[in-house]
Amino acid sequence: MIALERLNQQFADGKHIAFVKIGELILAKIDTSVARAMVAVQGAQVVEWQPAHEDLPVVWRANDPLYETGKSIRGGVPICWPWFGDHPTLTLAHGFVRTRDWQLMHVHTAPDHTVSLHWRITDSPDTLALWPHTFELDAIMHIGSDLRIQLVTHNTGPEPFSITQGLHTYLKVGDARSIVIRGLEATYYLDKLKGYARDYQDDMITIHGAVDRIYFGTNHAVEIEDGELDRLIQIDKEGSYSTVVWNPDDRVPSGMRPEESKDMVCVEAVNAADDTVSVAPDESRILGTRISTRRLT
Ligand SMILES: O=P(O)(O)OC[C@H]1O[C@H](O)[C@H](O)[C@@H](O)[C@@H]1O
Repeated sequence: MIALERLNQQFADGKHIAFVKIGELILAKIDTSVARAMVAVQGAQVVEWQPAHEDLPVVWRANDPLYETGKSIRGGVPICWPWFGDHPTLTLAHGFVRTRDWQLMHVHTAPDHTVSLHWRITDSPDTLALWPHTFELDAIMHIGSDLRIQLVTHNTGPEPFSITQGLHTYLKVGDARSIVIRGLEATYYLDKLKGYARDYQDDMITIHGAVDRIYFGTNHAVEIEDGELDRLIQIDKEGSYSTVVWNPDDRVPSGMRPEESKDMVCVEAVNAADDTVSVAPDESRILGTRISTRRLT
């Protein structure tokens, strides 16, 4: 309880920002005239985001997720770092920062009511045992009528290091099988479901079963056209030359029921596979995403 009281004393404003405990985890609860959101201290993970101009959430999360210490919450925007996907030897997918507590450095409310949260995690004996580099990793998120997240990697050590990483954005759609994903056509991808076979995407993406792909040469915006909810979700990216599209269909991972894959899709700003990022000593590198929506009609 001490951590919860301390966060409330330091950052809650009695109106729009409060800290609550759900299950084993502490979350920041943001409720302003422009958006509602929940962000877990563990992983600095946005778990919910709904701008005021939308009737339904834009960020998807499982209906009844587990809020457990050391386990990533199913949904939201898990931060995958310093590797994206499986590790060659450790059974620790998507790195180690999504299951560790981050420190909240600063909270700011702008005149337009956008709330900015600045989170930080640094190396510890525990992380050095998994990945032998010192670092400072900042997540800066702006929660308003759009959602912007920047992940800033700073190399505090004497040697360069390489990372892969991802802002693993789960998005809510009316029906995954009726959406159209634009912006990734005419690119090559690796198909994880076919042993990472390389293939070419000639047209817009539609979903007819499980999809798990990494698209390369894609640093531009991607759009999800969702006729059922009459909305378009735009995903802008910064510092990301690869994009993951994932819908597990009935091959759902832990924390998700098969029927729950029907109204979600992940379109993720990542640096994955060959799209690695080298960070020289004292250098900083940014991975960013911006999620915004508008009506289709
Ligand atoms: O179950 P998780 O470790 O959270 O990973 C969930 C999913 O993340 C990404 O989208 C990967 O491309 C998928 O292969 C993976 O299944």
